[in-house]
Amino acid sequence: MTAERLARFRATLDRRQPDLRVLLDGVHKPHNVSAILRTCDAVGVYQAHAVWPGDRLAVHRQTSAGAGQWVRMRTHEAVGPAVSSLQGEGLQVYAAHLSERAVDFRSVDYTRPCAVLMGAELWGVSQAGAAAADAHISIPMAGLVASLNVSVAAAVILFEAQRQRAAAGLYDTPRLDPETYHQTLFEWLHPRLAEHLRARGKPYPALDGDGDPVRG
Ligand SMILES: C[S@@+](CC[C@H](N)C(=O)[O-])C[C@H]1O[C@@H](n2cnc3c(N)ncnc32)[C@H](O)[C@@H]1O
Repeated sequence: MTAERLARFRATLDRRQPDLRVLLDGVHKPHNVSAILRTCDAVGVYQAHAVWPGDRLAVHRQTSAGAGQWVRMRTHEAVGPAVSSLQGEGLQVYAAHLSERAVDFRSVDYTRPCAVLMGAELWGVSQAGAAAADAHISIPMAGLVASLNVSVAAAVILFEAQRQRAAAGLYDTPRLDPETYHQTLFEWLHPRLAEHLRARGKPYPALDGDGDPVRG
């Protein structure tokens, strides 16, 4: 284990934002999902969500530069229950949706616990997603093309969230609870051992100062 690798993992986890999420409403192209996860990693999103019934969501390795590994992804069968579950955790859900009720994306407060709902490439945010969201936000468009690529729109919005959160000091102290922090650090440092222990229902041991598991 190199000290540098451990320090980088710790510095990353120190800035993860458990209450800034992304919810993908039927976004299905692997290169878009991957590009969004890469932005999530850069902004410090700890967990992303995707409405994706059935199979595992495909992530495009080259576009994500491995970000799929560092951002937790939870899939949901339908958008309604996904939005309700986020709201149940106390998050505001902002749908990136060019509707009549949409407000400028810079006018909402991303320092509150919140999730940004992104719509599918062809048909946008679903009716159920739009109805369930707490607010609609839009990025002003002054050209001839009606909308941005979904991964570009996600990046624009998430970096506004990052700007507001940095100004509010939300990156200055670790925000993950200690158990989640330890579990994630353990999985990043020792992915195979973590998988082995999970499969046997065993807890992860403590880590020593070098990031090595403490033998019990
Ligand atoms: C290519 S757009 C979908 C366009 C689709 N034809 C529609 O009517 O919504 C894919 C997603 O990117 C996001 N998006 C793209 N441009 C946006 C903008 N200017 N403001 C807010 N969200 C945008 C939205 O979440 C949208 O559902």
